[in-house]
Amino acid sequence: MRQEPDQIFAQPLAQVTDFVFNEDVARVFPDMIKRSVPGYPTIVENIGVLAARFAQPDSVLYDLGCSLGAVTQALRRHVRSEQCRIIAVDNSAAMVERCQEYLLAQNSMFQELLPVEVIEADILSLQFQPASLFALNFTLQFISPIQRPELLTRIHQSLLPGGALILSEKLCFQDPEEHALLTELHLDFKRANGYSELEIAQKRSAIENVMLPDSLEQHRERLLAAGFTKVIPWFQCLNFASLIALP
Ligand SMILES: C[S@@+](CC[C@H](N)C(=O)[O-])C[C@H]1O[C@@H](n2cnc3c(N)ncnc32)[C@H](O)[C@@H]1O
Ligand SMILES: O=C(O)C(=O)C[C@]1(C(=O)O)C=C[C@@H](O)C=C1
Repeated sequence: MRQEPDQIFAQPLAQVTDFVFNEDVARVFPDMIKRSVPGYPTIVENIGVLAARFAQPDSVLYDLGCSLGAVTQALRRHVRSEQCRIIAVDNSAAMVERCQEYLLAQNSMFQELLPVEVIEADILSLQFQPASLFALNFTLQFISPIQRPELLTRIHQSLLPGGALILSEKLCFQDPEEHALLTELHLDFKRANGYSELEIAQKRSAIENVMLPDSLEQHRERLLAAGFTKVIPWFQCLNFASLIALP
């Protein structure tokens, strides 16, 4: 697959419209997410490692909001349980099409990989099968806040005993000083990865209405209200974190 650098916000735009996961974004997504999310490669690889502990033989593993299937590929590298299969879901046609191409490329390089079904669907209206693992890797933040509790409740109801939800998100912080510092340090991370002030500012305008982060406390409370019994943060880099939620 040809990987292109993210230059989506590099030129001044007459009007910055809301961010969408369209063909232009799908084309540059590996570069965009690596340069925007501190710790992204570590999170993705270790979701595979964590999943290997929770995956159960003869069960489904869900990658919800799979984009190009980075998590799905990590699951296939690490999960060794017999008869598992992965269902990767995204509602962006451009992402799903490219995800399938990436997985075909992975198929051609390795043997005995877990089978994957890639579905173009809205995770808010998809019926879940009983599953030993759900991954929401930077997806929940794009779901409207009022719809988040019901989605998490449905995920909890579909989780097999001994399974887990792995939830990665950008965070906001209740303490204003902590929030300001980690936000500034995230901008420094973007600058260090070659994004200009214009790119940073235009991207911020594009995502501010469509990506609404919660605090760690909000995540914990909502997950417990959805029926999860334990919420265990396993990774944080600046204002990005990943949690394990146990049923
Ligand atoms: C930041 S990306 C996720 C990155 C990906 N999980 C990874 O690890 O590389 C968010 C993805 O969620 C998808 N998405 C957002 N809302 C969705 C919904 N309601 N149903 C399905 N997919 C959704 C978007 O199309 C996008 O591809
Ligand atoms: O917070 C930001 O500035 C981001 O760019 C974050 C983020 C994300 O967390 O998903 C937003 C959109 C892109 O998918 C890549 C990264």
